[in-house]
Amino acid sequence: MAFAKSLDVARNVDLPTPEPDSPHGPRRPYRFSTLCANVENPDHKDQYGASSVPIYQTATFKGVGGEYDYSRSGNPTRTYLEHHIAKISSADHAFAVSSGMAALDSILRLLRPADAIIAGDDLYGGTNRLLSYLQHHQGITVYHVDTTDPSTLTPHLHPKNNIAMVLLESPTNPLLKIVDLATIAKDVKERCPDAIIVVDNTMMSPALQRPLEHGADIVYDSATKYLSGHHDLMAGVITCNRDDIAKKIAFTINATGNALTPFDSFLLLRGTKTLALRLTQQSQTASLVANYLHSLGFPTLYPGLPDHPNRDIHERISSGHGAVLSFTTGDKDVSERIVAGTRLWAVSVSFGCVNSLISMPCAMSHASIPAAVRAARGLPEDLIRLCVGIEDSTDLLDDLERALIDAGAIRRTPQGVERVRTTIDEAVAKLVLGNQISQGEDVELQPHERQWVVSSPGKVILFGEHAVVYGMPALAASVSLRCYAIATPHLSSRTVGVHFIDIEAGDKEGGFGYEWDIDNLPWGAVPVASQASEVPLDLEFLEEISRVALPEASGSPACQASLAFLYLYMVFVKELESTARPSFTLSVRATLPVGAGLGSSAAFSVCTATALMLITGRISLPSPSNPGPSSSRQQPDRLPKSLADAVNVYAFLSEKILHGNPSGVDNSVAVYGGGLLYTKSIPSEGKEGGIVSIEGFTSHRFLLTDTRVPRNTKELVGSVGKQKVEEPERVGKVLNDIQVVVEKASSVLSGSGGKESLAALIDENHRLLDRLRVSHPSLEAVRQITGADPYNLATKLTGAGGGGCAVTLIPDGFSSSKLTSLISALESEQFTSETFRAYLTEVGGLGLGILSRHSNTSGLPTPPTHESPTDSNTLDTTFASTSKAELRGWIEALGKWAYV
Ligand SMILES: Nc1ncnc2c1ncn2[C@@H]1O[C@H](COP(=O)(O)OP(=O)(O)O)[C@@H](O)[C@H]1O
Ligand SMILES: C[C@@](O)(CCOP(=O)(O)O)CC(=O)O
Repeated sequence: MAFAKSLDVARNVDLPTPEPDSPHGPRRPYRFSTLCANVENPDHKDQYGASSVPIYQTATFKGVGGEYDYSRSGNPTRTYLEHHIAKISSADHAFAVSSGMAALDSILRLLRPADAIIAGDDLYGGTNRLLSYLQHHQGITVYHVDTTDPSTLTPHLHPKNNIAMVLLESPTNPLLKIVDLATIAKDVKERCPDAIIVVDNTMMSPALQRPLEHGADIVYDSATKYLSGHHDLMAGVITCNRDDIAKKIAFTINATGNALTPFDSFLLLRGTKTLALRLTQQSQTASLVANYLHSLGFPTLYPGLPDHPNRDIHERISSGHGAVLSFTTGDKDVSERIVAGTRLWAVSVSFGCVNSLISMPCAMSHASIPAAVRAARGLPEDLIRLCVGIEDSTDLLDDLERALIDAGAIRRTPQGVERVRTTIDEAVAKLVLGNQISQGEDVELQPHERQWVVSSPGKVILFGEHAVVYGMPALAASVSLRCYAIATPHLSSRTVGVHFIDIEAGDKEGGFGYEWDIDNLPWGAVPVASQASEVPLDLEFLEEISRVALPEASGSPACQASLAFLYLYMVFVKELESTARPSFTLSVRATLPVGAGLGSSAAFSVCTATALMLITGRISLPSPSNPGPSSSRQQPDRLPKSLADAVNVYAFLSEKILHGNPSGVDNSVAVYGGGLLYTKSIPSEGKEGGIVSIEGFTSHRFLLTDTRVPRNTKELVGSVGKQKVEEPERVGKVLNDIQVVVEKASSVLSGSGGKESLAALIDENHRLLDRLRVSHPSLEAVRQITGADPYNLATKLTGAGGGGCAVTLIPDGFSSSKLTSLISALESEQFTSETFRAYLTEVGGLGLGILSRHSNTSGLPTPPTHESPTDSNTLDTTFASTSKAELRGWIEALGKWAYV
């Protein structure tokens, strides 16, 4: 009756000491291998005392109200297994399901729409695929970060981000990167206490790592691997200590019907009995193999090697180094020959089996990813993964050595064997242990595989807004406030997305993010390409995008900007094969106030058009200038006029989407920078336009006051158009008078005579705009404050009016103390819940800019190292989290910029 006796006392966590205690002192708790070998369950007795748990191969159970009724909901063989898994995992609850992915699926069903999840950037491909699905179909946001650095999670751990789950894996596969599960769990619990920490423990199994002991809330394993150990079944297990979570998971498993079958439960239970034995042997041999390869000089990734990155962390959270290792040879052909040359090591996917396996991730599991992208992700082409089994270690080493010799990777010498060093330096450069490939200078990336960083200035119209729409000249200059964008390629998904960080979606803070399946966009409606210097806007196509891609389009700023983005993207890539259409996310930020009359839409349009044209290869950077003597190194590289002209055509098209009937002055300033006299061409009226550069602006100081009163350029331009139709004479006269003001100001500023004072012209221009009914009480308030004693300054609205910004000329000699007091007077005024905000801006600065050399490399930034669409790499994450005040400094310091 020993069996029944131990049943009485067995607990979930440990197989307890049999009673009574030995008279010589209490027994110590059983060790792991003992726990594995003994399958007990206090709550279930076998009627015949069977030593091996029977397979209850039945779908139904007779009777009503019994413990079991239907095997989907519960089956005795599975109950035994679950109890056993809980015991060896130090868990209160365990569940067995049909595969590792089924386990993750059951866990992810804890999420609700609008929740967010943080995951690693080097996850198992199947995990990525499922997360990507949730992102596109269930409204879940996924942030991918480099989990090997716990600080990369911090910017996301903010209550406003709705972080509901953090998904970790350590070591990663096949690069064996170590993640500090304990530190991350602690950080997450401090900052987002409700977030659930989930760990995929497949690489280690409970034999070597029990993450519930390090702060994880849920752990899952693909039991197909070490837990079963024989590659004869598929299964997944989930363990946790929290009753609330266990209840929900039990519900999901029953509701979805993915519980493990009785027969597979039996096989898995049988496999787990030898788990400790197998892993001990497998890890020992893995260590021998890793040391053998390492000693020959092959760059080798194995947490047990002394120089493995974060080895100390791994040793803190686990009790062994595992049985998977990877190494490179420096030559893909050599690696292929090695893999083909082994006999004992079978070429196969998966791991954890009693038999040893060998594979080349780049030729097998990751073959679908372009070579250059794989390299940039730190997956060297010549990487070989070894999954060590239980065979005799001498046989395994012998087989490997023979394959290495036959492949030409090593040769025999009188002393033994030595590595054939062909391209060792290259190999070392390619593989940075545990990290990414060194910034990939030898990797020729295609434009759509690169990360592009661009920027463009806002503008201030000094004279001539609104009139410029009807073919009169306007005087405008760039301002130092800018829009910035980063286009980050997706490595394996078929989506394109936007992340507008500084504009809000409805009342949801934290920006607007959206992704579209490339294949679901309305490709049939894309208009035929236009070669004209001004591309017409196809309203039907615009409507079709809106209908298909933004069905809930509210006309919000974010929806409008998304429309402009998609319109340009589709026009640019329509001609490409559908699989060649680039997949990426465009993240946008602005130090410019949006919708305040300083041309944020134009700066956005220029950034978007430039990024898209770079990605699609429509424009390219000129070859970098030679560093040359140190003085010339300080100068930014210049972008050619042909590039600027090409961008301006499509920036204007985007402006038409955002703006309705733009004159083109805003996007021209945002492209060319400086100060200019701009005239729109109106072919139907035979009016030829043009852009003349004016330097005079730069010597003046201007104060911009944002009244924070929201307004809409499209509506304001439309309202002037309406007045012009209804009252052609009155409006025609005002527009002509504006033209006269502009001409006078132009001759003053270009130094070609003109006696008028700029201040008087500013006042005059404002009065004329007021007659077009585009002023606003908030703008009149700015005029009143700036025009009163002791300031006596001239101010006019700038841009479309109706709120937004006013511009004040600050004459030479205006004291800084007066300026300070003026700014504080303005900033204590308010029309909305927000007070006015004043910016003393430099005008006439640089136009469109493209980051041409990253400071870490001689080339452009490399693409991210992750697979998923909205995943951000470090650059993207910092871009999103840097404060507005620091954004300009941070982004300009990224490397060398080229400007128009
Ligand atoms: N940083 C940005 N991110 C996304 N969209 C932007 C950004 N800046 C401007 N936009 C787009 O431009 C519109 C503002 O255009 P508009 O009303 O003309 O204002 P502005 O006078 O600043 O150009 C926004 O509603 C949005 O659609
Ligand atoms: C009113 C107008 O002259 C300028 C509009 O500038 P903003 O969108 O308000 O920055 C219209 C235009 O030129 O397109």
